[in-house]
Amino acid sequence: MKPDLQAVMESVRAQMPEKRWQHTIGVRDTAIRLSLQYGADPVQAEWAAVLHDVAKYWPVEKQRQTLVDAGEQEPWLQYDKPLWHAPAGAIVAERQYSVTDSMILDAIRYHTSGRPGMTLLDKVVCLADYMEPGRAFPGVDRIRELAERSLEAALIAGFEGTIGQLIEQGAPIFPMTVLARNSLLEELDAARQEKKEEGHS
Ligand SMILES: Nc1ncnc2c1ncn2[C@@H]1O[C@H](COP(=O)(O)OP(=O)(O)O)[C@@H](O)[C@H]1O
Repeated sequence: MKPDLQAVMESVRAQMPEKRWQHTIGVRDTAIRLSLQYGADPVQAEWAAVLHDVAKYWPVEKQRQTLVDAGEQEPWLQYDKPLWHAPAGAIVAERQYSVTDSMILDAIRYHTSGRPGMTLLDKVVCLADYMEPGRAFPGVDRIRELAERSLEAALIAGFEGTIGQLIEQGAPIFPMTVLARNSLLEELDAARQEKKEEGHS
């Protein structure tokens, strides 16, 4: 049966404090706006945004068990706990909320870490999570400014902020975020090169 968004929203809201639900609404609105700006599907963006933090306030042991039971291949569990809710959210979106669209499931799965070769939908959801109106960390205004003209440049700034913070804390870095940044740098470079060649032709 096709899942009903209103029912899913009520269920997700019941699993988190009101403040995190307001963050979720901010991510949804921002993801829809970025989708319209950059040509992603706003319906997919809305679904991914509504579900992206569904597992965030689950007990850590439930998050861990969800990943173990699903036979996760990626080594999330070797890294810090704040990363686990993202793949756990994708698993519950599929199993409990009957989301079958792999684009939506991947956007949920990689919304915190990013990944190399991010899809347009991955980028929109991940960036919306960084810059929704409720976010107030140092550097967020620069990310919002960059997002006016480049999803990739804005995400690079977001990942660099996260990586810098982890380095300052002496915390391990889940390497997928580093690979995500490298991959976005390559994309920007290729786009610049293409523009240059167009200019010459
Ligand atoms: N590559 C990474 N390696 C380790 N921890 C990371 C990495 N990327 C993000 N994190 C952790 O995840 C946290 C992100 O949490 P937060 O933004 O609150 O979650 P959400 O993305 O669900 O809103 C960061 O503060 C950091 O502690």
